[in-house]
Amino acid sequence: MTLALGCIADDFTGATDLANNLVRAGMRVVQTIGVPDQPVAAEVDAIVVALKSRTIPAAEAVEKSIAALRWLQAQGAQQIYFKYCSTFDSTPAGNIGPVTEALMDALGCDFTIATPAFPDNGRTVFKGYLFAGDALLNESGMEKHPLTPMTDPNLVRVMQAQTGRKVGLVDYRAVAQGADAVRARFDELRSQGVGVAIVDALSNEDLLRLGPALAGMPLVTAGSGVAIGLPANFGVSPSGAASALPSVQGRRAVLSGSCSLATNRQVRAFIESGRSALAIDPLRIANGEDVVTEALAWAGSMLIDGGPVLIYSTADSGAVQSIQGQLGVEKAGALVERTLADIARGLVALHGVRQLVVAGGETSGACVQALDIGQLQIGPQIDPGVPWCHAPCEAAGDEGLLIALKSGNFGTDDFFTKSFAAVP
Ligand SMILES: Nc1ncnc2c1ncn2[C@@H]1O[C@H](COP(=O)(O)OP(=O)(O)OP(=O)(O)O)[C@@H](O)[C@H]1O
Ligand SMILES: O=C(O)[C@@H](O)C(=O)CO
Repeated sequence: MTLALGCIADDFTGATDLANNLVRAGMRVVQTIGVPDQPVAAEVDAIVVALKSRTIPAAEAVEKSIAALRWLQAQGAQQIYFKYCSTFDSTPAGNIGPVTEALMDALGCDFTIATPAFPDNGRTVFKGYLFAGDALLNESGMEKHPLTPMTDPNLVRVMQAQTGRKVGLVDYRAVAQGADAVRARFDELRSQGVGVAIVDALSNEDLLRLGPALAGMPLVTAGSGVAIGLPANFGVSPSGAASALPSVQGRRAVLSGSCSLATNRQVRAFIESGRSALAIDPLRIANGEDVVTEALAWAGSMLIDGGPVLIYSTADSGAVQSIQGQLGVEKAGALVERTLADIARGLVALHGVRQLVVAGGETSGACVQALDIGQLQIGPQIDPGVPWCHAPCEAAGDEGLLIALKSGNFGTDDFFTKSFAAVP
């Protein structure tokens, strides 16, 4: 197998987001859950190793990322892509800086880029400043993120606080002039001792112009946007065939543990459409009540018509803060994740669910692990950043499972119904 791209993603939904952009640009892609202990059997152009390393201690994130790198190198990867969030989720302790630096050291590489730009989802970088939609990052709500509050929109400063390498900027003027101008700017920055260049990008056209300048660079670090410009470097062009998935028939369900604004709107829209939905109360879980058995009994009766049904812990920020105040942030998160993960397993193993949407990065991680899914084949996009995937899954029997992992802030308001209309 000739593996063009070996990718390391710092969370599970972010990994499918990256894989989705590569598939749309024509690559055949497999996403693995963690570092596999054997080679991927399928003939693919890219492998995305999904880690849960965004908010763990930096030393652990480095260790896991290096393990992923070594495995990808053993598969023959020609270029390494470190994928992080399009809102650059990190703290001065990491993990974007420390992981980037460790990968550079391990690859013997003295220069790389960093850009979270993802214009399809409103993330743009201008003069090194990151915007989410019309707002600067630090005015977008991300400044209140419980784990990685982003209070500075200037990515040169943010990255410089996380790395010993000198950080510089390739600004929009160089990007607008095309790959030769970008390469010239890379050379200029290198001669000034810069090791990491933040790159501006305002549109997909910018990312497509940037792509050729990255050919041969051992390490690229970015959100998922930069991926649209890389497949052409390997002679790959867009084709519907890359996103073909096996068809799987069965019942349909949505599990939502994300409390983002977008997911709150999506839950409301699903309920308002008159479909069946069940709310999970974290305090009842904490009181030791058997919420999993109750939810599965409810789903058993509601799924008679095939679904989709929705089971959710999604709540607005006031309600979440109140729960967290009573249980503690970590305990509340862990209890809810475990409960939704056990429900995911029951829905598939007991109730014949074969088309499953999961909302939230941490929630997706817990559900995928409970379903003992080791790898995902990436299919067609539902909304930017969210594709349908096919997973071999023992609990689902021979045909496996169709699953979509939705990042908290992605998707239109009707995502939970429109996903099933878009099943491949
Ligand atoms: N009602 C609730 N009260 C307190 N915590 C909750 C509640 N519902 C969910 N949680 C927890 O909140 C966290 C949500 O994180 P998750 O990563 O799943 O969603 P997200 O942050 O919106 O998604 P993403 O990381 O993709 O942006 C999980 O740990 C989940 O268990
Ligand atoms: O880049 C993004 O915004 C997403 O893929 C993600 O990583 C959300 O957690």
